Amino acid sequence: MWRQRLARAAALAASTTAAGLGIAHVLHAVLHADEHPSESTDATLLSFKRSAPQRTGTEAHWDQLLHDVDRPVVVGIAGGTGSGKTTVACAIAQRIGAESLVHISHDSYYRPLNHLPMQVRARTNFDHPDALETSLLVEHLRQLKSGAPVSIPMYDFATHSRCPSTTVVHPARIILVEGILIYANEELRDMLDIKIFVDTDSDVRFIRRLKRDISERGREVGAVIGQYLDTVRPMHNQFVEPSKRYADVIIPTGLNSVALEMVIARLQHLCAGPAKSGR
Ligand SMILES: Nc1ncnc2c1ncn2[C@@H]1O[C@H](COP(=O)(O)OP(=O)(O)O)[C@@H](O)[C@H]1O
Ligand SMILES: Nc1ccn([C@@H]2O[C@H](COP(=O)(O)O)[C@@H](O)[C@H]2O)c(=O)n1
Repeated sequence: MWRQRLARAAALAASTTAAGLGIAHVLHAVLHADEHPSESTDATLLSFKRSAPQRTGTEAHWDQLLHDVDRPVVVGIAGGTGSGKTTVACAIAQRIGAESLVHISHDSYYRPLNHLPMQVRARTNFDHPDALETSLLVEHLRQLKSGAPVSIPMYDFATHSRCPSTTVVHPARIILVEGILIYANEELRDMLDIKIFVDTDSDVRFIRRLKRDISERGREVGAVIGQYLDTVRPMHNQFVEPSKRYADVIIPTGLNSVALEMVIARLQHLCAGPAKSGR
C-alpha cells in the first residue's frame, strides 16, 4: 500500500515540477492526492494547477502573462535606500511609455504622523515594515488589477505626514511598484508578477542618500548619519537584504546594465501582445 502511495506521489511530483511549480506546490499536490485517492493523477494535477498561483520567474508564468492581454502585470522594484529604484523605474517608464505603464511607490503609503510632535516623528523607525500601511497598497493593487482607478496618498518627507490631496492612478498594462520593503510582506509579494532587486553597495547607497536627503527631503548631515546608523542600516540587514532571495532578476549596477535592458525588452514584448508563434 505504501509503495503504491509513494509511486503516485513521485509521479505527481515529477508532473508538478515539469509544470514549472516550486517545491511547496509539489508538496501540496502530493498531500492533495493523498487526501483524494479516488482522483486520477492528471485530475489532481489539473485541479491543483487551477487553484495554485504559478511560480514567478518561470517561462510558464511568462507565457501566462503574455496571453492574459487584458490583465495588468505587476512589476516590483526593490533594493536598499539609494540603490537606484526610482531611477530604474523612471528608465523603464520612459522606454515603455506613459500609456502602458503606471508607477507606484510604497513610500506613498508611509503612515501619517501628524498626531506626534515633530521631534518624535523624526526619531521614528521608518525602515521597519510596520511604518507603512501596506494593507492599503495591497488593496489598491487589487483594485487596479480589477480595472478600477485608485487614489494614492501623497507623502511629505519633510513633515513625515500625508498631504491633504491624493493622486488618481488608472489601470495600465504594466504596474511598477517600488520600495525598500515590498518583498518583506508576503501578501504584497504574492501580488507581484515579476520581482526585480536593484543591488548597489552600501557605501554608494549611503553617499547617494546623504546628498538626496539634504537636497530633496529637508534633512541635515548629522540627522541623516544618525538615522542611518540607528535604524536604516540595521533594518536593511534584517528585512531588505534577506528579501533579495525572492527576486526573479537582480540588477547589479542600476542603469546601463544588461539586466535592465533584458527587463525592458521583456516588458516591451508584453505590451506588444501575444507572440505570433502561439507561445
Ligand atoms: N546608476 C546610477 N548612477 C549614478 N547615480 C545614480 C544611479 N542610480 C541612481 N543614482 C542617483 O542616486 C540617487 C538615489 O537614486 P534613487 O533612484 O532615488 O534611489 P532609491 O529610489 O533606491 O532610493 C539619485 O540622486 C540618483 O540620481
Ligand atoms: N518620513 C520618512 C519616511 C521614510 N524615510 C526614509 O525613506 C527611505 C525609503 O525611501 P528610498 O527612496 O530611500 O528608498 C527609508 O530608508 C526611510 O528611512 C525617511 O527618512 N523619513
